[in-house]
Amino acid sequence: MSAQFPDEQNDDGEFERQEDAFRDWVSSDGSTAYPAEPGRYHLYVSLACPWASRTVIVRHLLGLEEAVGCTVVDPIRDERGWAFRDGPGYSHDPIEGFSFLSQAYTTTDPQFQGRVTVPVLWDKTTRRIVNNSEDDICRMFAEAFTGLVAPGGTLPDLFPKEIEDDHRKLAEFIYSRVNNGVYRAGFASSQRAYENAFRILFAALDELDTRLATRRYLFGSKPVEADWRLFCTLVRFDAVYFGHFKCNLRRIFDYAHLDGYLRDLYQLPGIAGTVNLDHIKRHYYYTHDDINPTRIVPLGPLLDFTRPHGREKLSG
Ligand SMILES: N[C@@H](CCC(=O)N[C@@H](CS)C(=O)NCC(=O)O)C(=O)O
Repeated sequence: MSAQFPDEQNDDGEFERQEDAFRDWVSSDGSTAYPAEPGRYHLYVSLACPWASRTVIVRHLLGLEEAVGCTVVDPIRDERGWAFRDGPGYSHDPIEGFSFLSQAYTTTDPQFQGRVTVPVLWDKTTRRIVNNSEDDICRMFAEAFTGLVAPGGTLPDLFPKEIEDDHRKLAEFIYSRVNNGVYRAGFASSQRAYENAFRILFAALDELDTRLATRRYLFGSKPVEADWRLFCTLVRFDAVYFGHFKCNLRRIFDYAHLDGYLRDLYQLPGIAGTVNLDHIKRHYYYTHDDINPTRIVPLGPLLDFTRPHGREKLSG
């Protein structure tokens, strides 16, 4: 039996995600080769992808839509990898005219051998990938790019200094057990690896549900980066991870607090526009043909993220 990404499986059938290949840094103080300049950098993303979606959300929250362009790939990925085509919610590449995202990787490094992933932060000036780690890109947007925003409203503080350590720990917990946890269940190639990932995932969701019983967001009254990290998995959960990745102990809909929390975040200004359930469902069910060989995309479930969430009363 073959695994979805055979090079990223260990002998116990566990999915071990590859490291991000490009980790250069954009700065606003001249300390790196990539200065923050409006219009210079471009994001290549898939709206199906939870990692890429986080960069799209952070770009929106920090008001960077004018300063940093963005192109969405076709959600259907075949053996040639992510492709630029015109379709509903995705388009050809207006920057370099690439047909495939792999061209951005080989233009940057002709020897690149790894798996081509989104998101990519592309530098139009040097014509290379600066960074393909969503954590780094979100951090750079918050640290180096904020000077590029037109003066006006106040920007959210997504990485508050006063909770730095606890925030980092919780973000790591969410990454390993929830964001990557669903992949560890879905891409497991042994029963034992699947069951182990499944248990860790649902124990983490139970813990987060309890945490959110008394606080509106993970750290109180305002969402921070970790909330958006969690959101990107929760919003895909009932439509994809529950069935396709066999994460089916409970739906998010069944949780007393995570359910309203998900809707609360979804209903914040501009967020619904970053969520494309058509791209999400078609990508996972069609692209992972080791898991879903018929490539049939389910029609359900019915999801309504616009229902009242009732969490305003939890102020902190
Ligand atoms: N950079 C992310 C991973 C990004 C990633 O894996 N993106 C997926 C989409 S969700 C991708 O591009 N996969 C390429 C493929 O499916 O071949 C991380 O380190 O966790």
